[in-house]
Amino acid sequence: MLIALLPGDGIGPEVVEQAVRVLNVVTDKLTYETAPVGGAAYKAQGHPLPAATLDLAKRADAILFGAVGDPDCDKLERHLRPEQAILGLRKELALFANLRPAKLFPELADASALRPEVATQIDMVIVRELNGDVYFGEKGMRTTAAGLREGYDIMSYDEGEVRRIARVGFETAQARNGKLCSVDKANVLETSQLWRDVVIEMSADFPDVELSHMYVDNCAMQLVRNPGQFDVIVTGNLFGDILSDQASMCAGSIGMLPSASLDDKQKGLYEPIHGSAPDIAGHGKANPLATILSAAMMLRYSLGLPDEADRIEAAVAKALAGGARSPDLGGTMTTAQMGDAVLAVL
Ligand SMILES: NC(=O)C1=CN([C@@H]2O[C@H](COP(=O)(O)OP(=O)(O)OC[C@H]3O[C@@H](n4cnc5c(N)ncnc54)[C@H](O)[C@@H]3O)[C@@H](O)[C@H]2O)C=CC1
Ligand SMILES: CC(C)CC(=O)C(=O)O
Ligand SMILES: [Mg+2]
Repeated sequence: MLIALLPGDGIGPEVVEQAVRVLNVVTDKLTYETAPVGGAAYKAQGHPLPAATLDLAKRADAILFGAVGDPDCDKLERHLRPEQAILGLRKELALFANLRPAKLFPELADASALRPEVATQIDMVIVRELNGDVYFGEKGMRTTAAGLREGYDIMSYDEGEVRRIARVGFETAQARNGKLCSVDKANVLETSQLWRDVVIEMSADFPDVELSHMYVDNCAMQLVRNPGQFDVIVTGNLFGDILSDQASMCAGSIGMLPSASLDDKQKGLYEPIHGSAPDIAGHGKANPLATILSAAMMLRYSLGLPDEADRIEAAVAKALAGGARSPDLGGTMTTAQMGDAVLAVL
């Protein structure tokens, strides 16, 4: 099976390298092709998502992605910025369902931003819509009648887009504890009012799922106050982006949260939820566990290798139990040493 390796920028290549080491221990069924993406691709080839990179992503059975983002590129025109590459991949491959599991490994209760007795309750999946919302709506700069510069990004969802992500939310809840919380801002936004109406309509098809609704501002607060109340959250692109970064810190570190971005079949792009972390890039300080856990999700969701996925997740837990700690977890181990710790268990 062919894996497209898209390491990207900053810490992306550092963490992807460790994930590949781990994959190679648990299976010999994978072959890899690497392609540039993001700022690295812009610098080498003049575009953040070159045609050959997109072609590889389309041809591959699954994609393992690091991160994109490069301060050198911040002033480029929007379509040339590194972040356009990940948005482009998500759209071109119709990866509309982003699963972001947030689970505290019990050994990390001390690393959580929450009190240990609260932190240990965290075990949820955030199902984030990934093809719509403000990231993909009409956007631009214009001048107001008063001569002021005005930026705008249109937020919109049609009911088909809501329905297909809500279905993933309901089915994810069915496969877990049967509890789904839909997060929106229906008290203010038309988009959210439609979102809520459609989710309620769909709930008739899922009588075994206990559905609740929450405004996103309250959800941000509840994630810190009482995260144990959540099992599956389904939400839009922007809210899911923000809430998952917050959930990661409740679960110990942003360096711990993996993700799967899926289409309606088996195709998937797998990446840590974090970015390219330019502040620590090149210093061996990045925690590779989010990417290693993303590789495990890839084995499970796209490649039909669930036992190998289990082995990786168990090895991460055991490495943590054995004291493996990168700086974000309060330790001193380097990126490669964290990879070594997982390999040693395997
Ligand atoms: N999917 C992607 O490729 C994403 C790309 N980005 C891009 O990444 C660049 C940096 O963005 P930021 O807002 O700084 O977010 P970030 O997630 O890269 O970093 C935020 C903070 O978390 C730390 N951090 C992140 N990952 C870590 C890891 N594995 N181990 C230890 N510490 C870690 C960083 O050092 C930084 O202090 C920007 O260009 C942004 O657009 C941001 C999020 C997602
Ligand atoms: C870099 C952005 C396009 C998205 C982001 O922050 C994310 O997907 O987590
Ligand atoms: Mg994000």
